[in-house]
Amino acid sequence: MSIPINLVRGRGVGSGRPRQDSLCLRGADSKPVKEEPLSQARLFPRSLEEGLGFEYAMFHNQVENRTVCILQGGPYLQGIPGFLHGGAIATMIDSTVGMCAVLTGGAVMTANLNINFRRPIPLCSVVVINSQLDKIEGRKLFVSCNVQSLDEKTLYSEATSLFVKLDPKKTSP
Ligand SMILES: CCCCCCCC(=O)SCCNC(=O)CCNC(=O)[C@H](O)C(C)(C)COP(=O)(O)OP(=O)(O)OC[C@H]1O[C@@H](n2cnc3c(N)ncnc32)[C@H](O)[C@@H]1OP(=O)(O)O
Repeated sequence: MSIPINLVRGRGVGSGRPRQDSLCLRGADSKPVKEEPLSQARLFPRSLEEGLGFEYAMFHNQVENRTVCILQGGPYLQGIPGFLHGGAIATMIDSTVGMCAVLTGGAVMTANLNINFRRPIPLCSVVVINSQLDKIEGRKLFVSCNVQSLDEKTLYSEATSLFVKLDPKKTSP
Protein backbone atom coordinates (compact mmCIF):
# COMPACT_ATOMS: atom_id res chain seq x y z
CA MET A 1 0.00 0.00 0.00
CA SER A 2 1.39 3.34 -0.94
CA ILE A 3 1.52 5.95 1.77
CA PRO A 4 0.91 9.58 0.86
CA ILE A 5 3.93 11.73 1.51
CA ASN A 6 3.32 15.45 1.16
CA LEU A 7 6.18 17.78 0.45
CA VAL A 8 5.80 20.58 2.95
CA ARG A 9 8.19 22.87 1.14
CA GLY A 10 11.68 22.68 -0.21
CA ARG A 11 14.45 24.67 1.44
CA GLY A 12 12.52 25.50 4.54
CA VAL A 13 9.03 26.55 5.36
CA GLY A 14 7.70 29.95 4.41
CA SER A 15 8.41 32.19 1.50
CA GLY A 16 11.61 33.69 2.86
CA ARG A 17 10.06 37.11 2.61
CA PRO A 18 9.95 39.20 5.75
CA ARG A 19 6.81 38.70 7.85
CA GLN A 20 4.58 41.69 8.41
CA ASP A 21 2.76 40.52 11.53
CA SER A 22 5.50 40.46 14.16
CA LEU A 23 5.41 42.58 17.27
CA CYS A 24 8.19 44.75 18.54
CA LEU A 25 9.23 44.09 22.15
CA ARG A 26 10.49 47.15 23.95
CA GLY A 27 11.28 48.21 27.48
CA ALA A 28 13.47 46.78 30.23
CA ASP A 29 10.96 44.02 31.03
CA SER A 30 10.63 43.12 27.32
CA LYS A 31 6.86 43.49 27.50
CA PRO A 32 5.27 44.51 24.24
CA VAL A 33 4.42 48.18 24.64
CA LYS A 34 3.39 48.92 21.09
CA GLU A 35 2.29 46.78 18.20
CA GLU A 36 4.26 47.55 15.08
CA PRO A 37 5.48 45.40 12.22
CA LEU A 38 9.09 44.32 12.04
CA SER A 39 9.74 44.58 8.34
CA GLN A 40 13.03 42.70 8.62
CA ALA A 41 11.59 39.73 10.51
CA ARG A 42 11.84 36.33 8.84
CA LEU A 43 11.64 32.69 9.83
CA PHE A 44 14.83 31.92 11.79
CA PRO A 45 15.99 28.90 9.73
CA ARG A 46 15.54 31.03 6.61
CA SER A 47 17.62 33.92 7.88
CA LEU A 48 20.98 33.05 6.34
CA GLU A 49 22.17 33.22 2.75
CA GLU A 50 21.43 30.21 0.60
CA GLY A 51 24.04 27.49 1.03
CA LEU A 52 25.55 28.99 4.17
CA GLY A 53 22.99 28.15 6.83
CA PHE A 54 20.02 25.82 7.09
CA GLU A 55 19.43 23.90 3.86
CA TYR A 56 16.50 21.55 4.29
CA ALA A 57 13.35 19.98 2.95
CA MET A 58 10.53 18.47 5.01
CA PHE A 59 8.08 15.73 4.15
CA HIS A 60 4.96 14.91 6.14
CA ASN A 61 3.10 11.60 6.24
CA GLN A 62 -0.50 12.33 7.22
CA VAL A 63 -1.38 8.68 7.74
CA GLU A 64 1.38 7.96 10.23
CA ASN A 65 1.72 11.50 11.66
CA ARG A 66 5.42 11.57 10.86
CA THR A 67 7.58 14.41 9.55
CA VAL A 68 10.99 13.82 8.01
CA CYS A 69 13.55 16.58 7.46
CA ILE A 70 16.58 16.22 5.19
CA LEU A 71 19.11 18.74 6.49
CA GLN A 72 22.48 20.06 5.42
CA GLY A 73 23.94 22.52 7.91
CA GLY A 74 26.16 25.08 6.17
CA PRO A 75 29.42 26.72 7.25
CA TYR A 76 27.76 29.60 9.14
CA LEU A 77 26.35 27.07 11.62
CA GLN A 78 29.69 25.98 13.02
CA GLY A 79 30.13 25.31 16.72
CA ILE A 80 33.21 23.25 17.58
CA PRO A 81 35.47 23.61 14.48
CA GLY A 82 34.20 21.33 11.75
CA PHE A 83 30.90 20.51 13.43
CA LEU A 84 27.38 21.92 13.71
CA HIS A 85 26.55 24.17 16.66
CA GLY A 86 24.19 22.50 19.15
CA GLY A 87 21.82 25.44 18.91
CA ALA A 88 21.57 24.96 15.16
CA ILE A 89 20.73 21.30 15.67
CA ALA A 90 18.15 22.26 18.30
CA THR A 91 16.62 24.77 15.88
CA MET A 92 16.06 22.14 13.22
CA ILE A 93 14.82 19.59 15.73
CA ASP A 94 12.32 22.15 17.07
CA SER A 95 11.28 23.04 13.52
CA THR A 96 10.77 19.40 12.51
CA VAL A 97 8.86 18.23 15.58
CA GLY A 98 7.03 21.58 15.42
CA MET A 99 5.98 20.93 11.85
CA CYS A 100 4.75 17.48 12.87
CA ALA A 101 2.74 19.03 15.71
CA VAL A 102 1.34 21.90 13.62
CA LEU A 103 0.21 19.63 10.79
CA THR A 104 -1.46 17.36 13.33
CA GLY A 105 -2.84 19.81 15.87
CA GLY A 106 -3.01 23.24 14.25
CA ALA A 107 -1.79 26.29 16.19
CA VAL A 108 0.70 25.02 18.79
CA MET A 109 3.82 26.25 20.58
CA THR A 110 6.81 24.37 21.96
CA ALA A 111 6.38 23.99 25.72
CA ASN A 112 9.24 21.56 26.32
CA LEU A 113 12.16 20.22 24.28
CA ASN A 114 14.69 17.65 25.57
CA ILE A 115 17.68 16.75 23.40
CA ASN A 116 20.42 14.18 23.86
CA PHE A 117 23.42 14.95 21.66
CA ARG A 118 25.05 11.56 21.01
CA ARG A 119 27.60 12.33 18.26
CA PRO A 120 28.77 15.60 16.69
CA ILE A 121 27.40 16.35 13.23
CA PRO A 122 30.07 17.22 10.65
CA LEU A 123 29.52 20.62 9.05
CA CYS A 124 27.98 20.40 5.54
CA SER A 125 27.05 16.73 5.95
CA VAL A 126 23.50 15.63 5.14
CA VAL A 127 21.44 14.18 7.99
CA VAL A 128 17.86 12.98 8.40
CA ILE A 129 15.54 14.06 11.21
CA ASN A 130 12.76 11.51 11.74
CA SER A 131 9.91 12.72 13.93
CA GLN A 132 6.62 11.17 14.91
CA LEU A 133 3.62 12.06 17.01
CA ASP A 134 3.64 9.75 20.03
CA LYS A 135 0.39 10.74 21.74
CA ILE A 136 -2.16 13.48 22.25
CA GLU A 137 -3.60 14.32 25.68
CA GLY A 138 -6.15 17.11 25.53
CA ARG A 139 -4.26 20.17 24.23
CA LYS A 140 -0.87 18.44 24.63
CA LEU A 141 0.94 16.83 21.71
CA PHE A 142 4.00 14.69 22.43
CA VAL A 143 6.42 14.39 19.52
CA SER A 144 9.78 12.60 19.48
CA CYS A 145 12.56 12.44 16.91
CA ASN A 146 16.04 11.21 16.12
CA VAL A 147 18.78 12.62 13.91
CA GLN A 148 20.69 10.08 11.85
CA SER A 149 23.18 9.90 9.02
CA LEU A 150 21.77 9.14 5.57
CA ASP A 151 22.94 5.51 5.80
CA GLU A 152 21.31 5.26 9.27
CA LYS A 153 24.59 3.97 10.73
CA THR A 154 25.17 6.98 12.98
CA LEU A 155 22.69 8.24 15.57
CA TYR A 156 23.57 11.90 16.17
CA SER A 157 20.76 13.07 18.45
CA GLU A 158 17.48 12.07 20.02
CA ALA A 159 14.77 14.36 21.33
CA THR A 160 11.37 14.42 22.97
CA SER A 161 9.07 17.41 22.93
CA LEU A 162 5.77 18.73 24.19
CA PHE A 163 3.64 21.08 22.14
CA VAL A 164 0.58 22.79 23.58
CA LYS A 165 -2.35 23.84 21.43
CA LEU A 166 -3.03 27.52 21.89
CA ASP A 167 -6.11 28.19 23.97
CA PRO A 168 -8.33 30.70 22.16
CA LYS A 169 -9.73 31.79 25.53
CA LYS A 170 -6.26 32.95 26.60
CA THR A 171 -4.28 35.77 25.04
CA SER A 172 -2.50 34.36 22.02
CA PRO A 173 1.14 35.21 21.40
C1 LIG B 1 5.72 25.21 11.28
C2 LIG B 1 6.83 25.85 12.05
C3 LIG B 1 7.26 25.10 13.29
C4 LIG B 1 8.01 26.01 14.17
C5 LIG B 1 8.39 25.30 15.44
C6 LIG B 1 8.96 26.29 16.40
C7 LIG B 1 7.98 26.47 17.53
C8 LIG B 1 8.58 27.31 18.60
O1 LIG B 1 9.76 27.38 18.74
S1 LIG B 1 7.50 28.17 19.59
C9 LIG B 1 8.62 29.23 20.51
C10 LIG B 1 9.07 28.65 21.80
N1 LIG B 1 7.95 28.43 22.68
C11 LIG B 1 7.42 29.42 23.41
O2 LIG B 1 7.83 30.56 23.37
C12 LIG B 1 6.23 29.04 24.25
C13 LIG B 1 6.19 29.83 25.56
N2 LIG B 1 5.18 29.26 26.41
C14 LIG B 1 3.86 29.61 26.29
O3 LIG B 1 3.50 30.52 25.53
C15 LIG B 1 2.87 28.85 27.11
O4 LIG B 1 3.51 28.27 28.23
C16 LIG B 1 2.19 27.72 26.27
C17 LIG B 1 1.40 28.35 25.10
C18 LIG B 1 3.19 26.71 25.72
C19 LIG B 1 1.22 26.95 27.17
O5 LIG B 1 0.46 27.92 27.85
P1 LIG B 1 -1.08 27.64 28.19
O6 LIG B 1 -1.88 27.54 26.94
O7 LIG B 1 -1.46 28.65 29.19
O8 LIG B 1 -1.02 26.15 28.77
P2 LIG B 1 -1.28 25.72 30.28
O9 LIG B 1 -2.75 25.87 30.54
O10 LIG B 1 -0.32 26.36 31.21
O11 LIG B 1 -0.87 24.17 30.19
C20 LIG B 1 -1.61 23.27 29.37
C21 LIG B 1 -1.12 21.90 29.71
O12 LIG B 1 0.25 21.78 29.25
C22 LIG B 1 1.12 21.48 30.38
N3 LIG B 1 2.37 22.22 30.18
C23 LIG B 1 2.51 23.51 29.80
N4 LIG B 1 3.81 23.83 29.71
C24 LIG B 1 4.51 22.72 30.05
C25 LIG B 1 5.88 22.42 30.18
N5 LIG B 1 6.82 23.33 29.87
N6 LIG B 1 6.24 21.19 30.54
C26 LIG B 1 5.30 20.22 30.82
N7 LIG B 1 3.96 20.46 30.73
C27 LIG B 1 3.58 21.70 30.36
C28 LIG B 1 0.35 21.93 31.60
O13 LIG B 1 0.75 21.21 32.75
C29 LIG B 1 -1.08 21.59 31.20
O14 LIG B 1 -1.27 20.20 31.35
P3 LIG B 1 -2.70 19.59 31.77
O15 LIG B 1 -3.68 20.00 30.67
O16 LIG B 1 -2.51 18.11 31.82
O17 LIG B 1 -3.05 20.21 33.08
